[in-house]
Amino acid sequence: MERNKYDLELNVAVRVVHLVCSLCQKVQKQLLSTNPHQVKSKDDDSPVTVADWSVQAVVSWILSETFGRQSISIVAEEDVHALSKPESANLLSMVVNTVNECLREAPRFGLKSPVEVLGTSQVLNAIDRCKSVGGPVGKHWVLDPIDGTLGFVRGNQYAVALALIDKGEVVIGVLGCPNYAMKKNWLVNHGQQYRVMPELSMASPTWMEKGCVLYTKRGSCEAWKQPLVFGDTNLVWPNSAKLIRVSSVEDPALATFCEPVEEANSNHSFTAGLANTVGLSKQPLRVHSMVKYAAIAQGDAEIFMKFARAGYKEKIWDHAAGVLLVQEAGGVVTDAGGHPLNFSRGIYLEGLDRGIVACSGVKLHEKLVGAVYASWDSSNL
Ligand SMILES: Nc1ncnc2c1ncn2[C@@H]1O[C@H](COP(=O)(O)O)[C@@H](OP(=O)(O)O)[C@H]1O
Ligand SMILES: [Mg+2]
Repeated sequence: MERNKYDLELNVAVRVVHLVCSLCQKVQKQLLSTNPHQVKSKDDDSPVTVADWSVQAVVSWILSETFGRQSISIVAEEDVHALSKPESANLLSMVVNTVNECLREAPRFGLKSPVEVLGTSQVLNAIDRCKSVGGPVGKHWVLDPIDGTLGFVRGNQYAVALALIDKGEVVIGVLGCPNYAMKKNWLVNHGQQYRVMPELSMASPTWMEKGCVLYTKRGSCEAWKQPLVFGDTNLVWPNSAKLIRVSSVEDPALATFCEPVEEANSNHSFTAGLANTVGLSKQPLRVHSMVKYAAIAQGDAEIFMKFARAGYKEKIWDHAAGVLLVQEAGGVVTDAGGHPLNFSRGIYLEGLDRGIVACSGVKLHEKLVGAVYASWDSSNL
């Protein structure tokens, strides 16, 4: 790959993820302290909040202004259906306010603000513009505005995930993790304590600092981490960027394995069986969202496994950014049959064999994929 290819796209993507992480932090704080009405249910009963739509609108607006509204293709999780209903008028006006408040801050992040405040229809258009279905041809931005919405509404872990797919391959991955503790002891702190963290971190003692953006470019063999910027500070590149790398732990007894919090999203008893077979002795670390990929990419955990129920189709926005980050930081990600994930076939990871296995190194990965072969037939999946 040419050395500077995708540099502009990566630079804008990192900046916009920083910008919307600050939006998310504000909304999460409000949500926890006051306003349960900001949470809606989608048709599949999963929650969606003012932040999901606002992040999508902001990212869509910035990318469209930077790369051209006519030519850009964005695949993203949210649509305007629920937001456009008459009973959602209050929510819609909150989204419009949140978007404008956030875009006013864009220059602090080196991005352009709109000349005039965006009206309701412009905000709805920005959200609605993200209806691309991806595929093997051309470039597609892939956005999960809030991955792990359940974690977000519970005051816990969530992520903003932005990736660029070019000719079916993920070429850029950016993950904003606003509640990721910057010190290695995040594993101890990952639970409900986040509910009180926003208040306590105002004083910002270093052991409590949290929030980062991870980013990488395909083929660079490098992944980077920047801290979130706080208060009225400007984002000044390279913003204390540090190289991150996967863990070198190869002994299963010392490895930490992550999986979804929700049993509905991944079969915990099947992964417990695999863990037992390969000799993982620590308790699984159950964390919401793509923060699991972030933990592996920066060496805080070694394994992520997800085995959804039969018939569930994984979506590209739930994996694209995280998979590239783990790979470029030195790790291995495949489906449970050991095949690479295919991001070229539309919004779903079509052809995915059973589940996803992400590891910090080849040896752990081989053991786990081998264990899936050995135990699949006796499982009920
Ligand atoms: N039945 C199911 N099985 C597997 N994954 C599911 C699921 N229902 C929803 N998901 C996906 O799992 C994501 C959360 O991941 P995790 O469980 O690892 O925290 C959700 O992302 P959103 O929160 O963006 O909707 C959603 O895309
Ligand atoms: Mg998601």
